[in-house]
Amino acid sequence: MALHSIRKARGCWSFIRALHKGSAAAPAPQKDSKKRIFSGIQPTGILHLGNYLGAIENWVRLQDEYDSVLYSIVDLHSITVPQDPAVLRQSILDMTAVLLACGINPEKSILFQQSQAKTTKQKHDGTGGLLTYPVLQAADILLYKSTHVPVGEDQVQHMELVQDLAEGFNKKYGEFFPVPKSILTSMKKVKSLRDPSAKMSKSDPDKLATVRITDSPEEIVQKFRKAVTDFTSEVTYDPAGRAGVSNMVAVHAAVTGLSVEEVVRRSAGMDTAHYKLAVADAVIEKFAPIKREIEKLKLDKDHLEKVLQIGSAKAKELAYPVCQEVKKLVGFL
Ligand SMILES: Nc1ncnc2c1ncn2[C@@H]1O[C@H](COP(=O)(O)OC(=O)[C@@H](N)Cc2c[nH]c3ccccc23)[C@@H](O)[C@H]1O
Repeated sequence: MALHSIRKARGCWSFIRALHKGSAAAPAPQKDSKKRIFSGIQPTGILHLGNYLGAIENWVRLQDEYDSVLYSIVDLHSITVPQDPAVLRQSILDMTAVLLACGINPEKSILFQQSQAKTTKQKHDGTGGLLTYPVLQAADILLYKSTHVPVGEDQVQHMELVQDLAEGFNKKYGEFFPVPKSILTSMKKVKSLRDPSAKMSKSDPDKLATVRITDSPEEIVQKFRKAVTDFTSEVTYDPAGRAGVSNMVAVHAAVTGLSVEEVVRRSAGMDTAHYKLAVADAVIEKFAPIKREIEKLKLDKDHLEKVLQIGSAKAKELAYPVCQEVKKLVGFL
């Protein structure tokens, strides 16, 4: 493996990053108190580069921009396929550790386990809905009268259903639910490293397609080295014509905090074989502190359980009055 070119690239990209970030502290953002952010992630499988760049990094940023923010580990959604109970239980705690290590801060957002924040009564009211994945997702979002939902592109169809359901309810019972909007980023669809026409996915049978947050540096280098590109050796950004290389450029820009143009400009003269190593190195560097934090957090199971308990209690408290108001509007109360 070209360790030495990795080191060289690491020095170069660290320098670029330092230049880009500057040293002055950013002013504290003004929070928007009328809006409510909600999003969710399944606990099964290991968080990958697509989840991280398409959603989680955005979740972390939004904690500072909004007053009311909820993030749910959607265990109810994960049982649409068979799950071993002991493995599922562990996956929920592992995902908690991963989200905290990525920067989700329980002081700024409510991090909770979906199944623990649904009240017993609600389960009876929603029997039909709970059986249908997109309807359950709509219930998640509307239960908190959420206004904005940060997600990747694959969730947009589900969001359209949520919007239809909110509008339908409002038409029948009067303006009640805000019609929630998706928040997408430029990384809304991180592509598979083996098939740049497909999204990177937890369940891809080709292990080289998906870069997981817990992969070793050697695994990350191997995956980028084997990434499907094309026969042109130059590094350019042309998502329609050169999907593979462009996906790497976009990932590179996202993990270094540079613009796509700047990444391309700085890669002039590098062929794609070497460029793959530079991107791998930037990803390794981005994930390294998160990986260390995950390992630390996983040792403290009590802390992880407590975070979820506190979060679930807070989420329940927000859901209860909405649920009561819906019942009144519908005529149950
Ligand atoms: N290759 C990719 N590129 C960019 N973004 C991606 C990529 N792969 C995944 N994502 C995003 O990661 C988040 C979590 O994915 P899940 O599959 O667990 O996400 C899911 O399975 C949801 N149905 C969970 C859910 C349940 N209830 C909700 C309410 C609001 C929002 C989300 C939910 C998502 O934002 C997803 O879009």
